[in-house]
Amino acid sequence: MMIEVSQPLNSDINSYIARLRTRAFTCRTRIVLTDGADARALVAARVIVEQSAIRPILIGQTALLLPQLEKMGIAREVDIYDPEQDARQADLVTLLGARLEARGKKVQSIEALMDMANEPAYCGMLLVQAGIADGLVGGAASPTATVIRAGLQVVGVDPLYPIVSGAFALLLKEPLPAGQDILIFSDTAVIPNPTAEQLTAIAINTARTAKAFLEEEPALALLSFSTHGSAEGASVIKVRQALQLIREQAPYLNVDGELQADAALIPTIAHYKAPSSSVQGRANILIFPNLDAGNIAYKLVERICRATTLGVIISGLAKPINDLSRGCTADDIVNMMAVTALQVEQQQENITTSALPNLLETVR
Ligand SMILES: CC(C)(COP(=O)(O)OP(=O)(O)OC[C@H]1O[C@@H](n2cnc3c(N)ncnc32)[C@H](O)[C@@H]1OP(=O)(O)O)[C@@H](O)C(=O)NCCC(=O)NCCS
Ligand SMILES: CC(=O)OP(=O)(O)O
Repeated sequence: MMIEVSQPLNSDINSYIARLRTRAFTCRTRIVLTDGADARALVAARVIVEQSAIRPILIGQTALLLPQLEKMGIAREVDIYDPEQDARQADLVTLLGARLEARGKKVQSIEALMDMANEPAYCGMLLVQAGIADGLVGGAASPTATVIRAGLQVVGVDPLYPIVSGAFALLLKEPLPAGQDILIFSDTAVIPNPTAEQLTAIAINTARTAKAFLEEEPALALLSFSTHGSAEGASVIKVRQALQLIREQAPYLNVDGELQADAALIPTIAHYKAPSSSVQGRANILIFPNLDAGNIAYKLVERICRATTLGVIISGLAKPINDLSRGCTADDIVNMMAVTALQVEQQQENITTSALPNLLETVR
């Protein structure tokens, strides 16, 4: 695959990414890249070992990967996990069997189980579940569904936030009129047609997870083709129900809906269309009514506005697991390894201190 050249960034976004990387690059974590043989993963691994304390683990065939790492001069700093060769694979197969059994899943035969454990997404999740890796970045060369399905089966859901969804942060070249230059879009990756209850979970979880990369207080807009009753329809009713549930379950959040995108993002239009809106055209987290809207919208903004993306940032799994678009650049992989390293550090801090997550402080 051709490696895309990263977009030139504006200075605010440049310094934002520099802050994110500076903080993350001191984390002594082990991050597995499931598509280890992908050319972009190799470039990203080189940046990571040259600039950070993060240790990449590449899944792939040793015979293919080792010569390339040697040529790049980074063979000692990068671990290769070759499921067909590694002595630890037998334990991972046993672990997979136990995880599937615990979920009430039957596997036809030991051969089928071994094949499954050899698949890069499953193998990566097993490395994290077994404690051989601290976090995972998948999806550079495989569809999101493959990554999420393996995550659900092996790592499982976060017991406190058990609905899995995926967000992208869009780093804009030009700020919007109210100053937002980072917008979080969700769900862009997981739930095709969320119910009102799932939309509620997507909004609350995204606001929580966004603390890792949003340097201001979340202001959520539940998007629709209607603004405060200007139109009607089943999806509009769903969005209104979600708004009510979010206000009940997370009264601390600044959230409004249903809003059209212009009323969510542009103060003058909000003033005209939704004068009572608590968000007032200053939304920085956009919650989409379904996956079609969320996935199409993020890709349009990324490609037409030449925005840099951070994602897919997954909420709802029990461990720091994230995904990529297959259209990602090597730089995108580096950034997602940084986000994952911060999540690992945060999770470890939470375990030792039981403190509330506030990754906002860690990227400042
Ligand atoms: C995420 C996805 C892969 C799950 O598919 P699946 O494995 O077929 O899921 P199933 O519906 O069979 O559910 C499997 C299990 O996962 C659970 N699950 C599925 N989606 C979940 C979610 N979003 N959050 C939490 N649990 C979920 C189910 O409850 C089920 O649990 P159980 O085994 O205890 O009953 C599927 O929803 C999907 O393909 N989404 C679209 C992804 C995509 O193509 N994105 C494109 C753009 S990035
Ligand atoms: C998140 C997403 O859309 O991934 P991909 O581009 O790989 O389908």
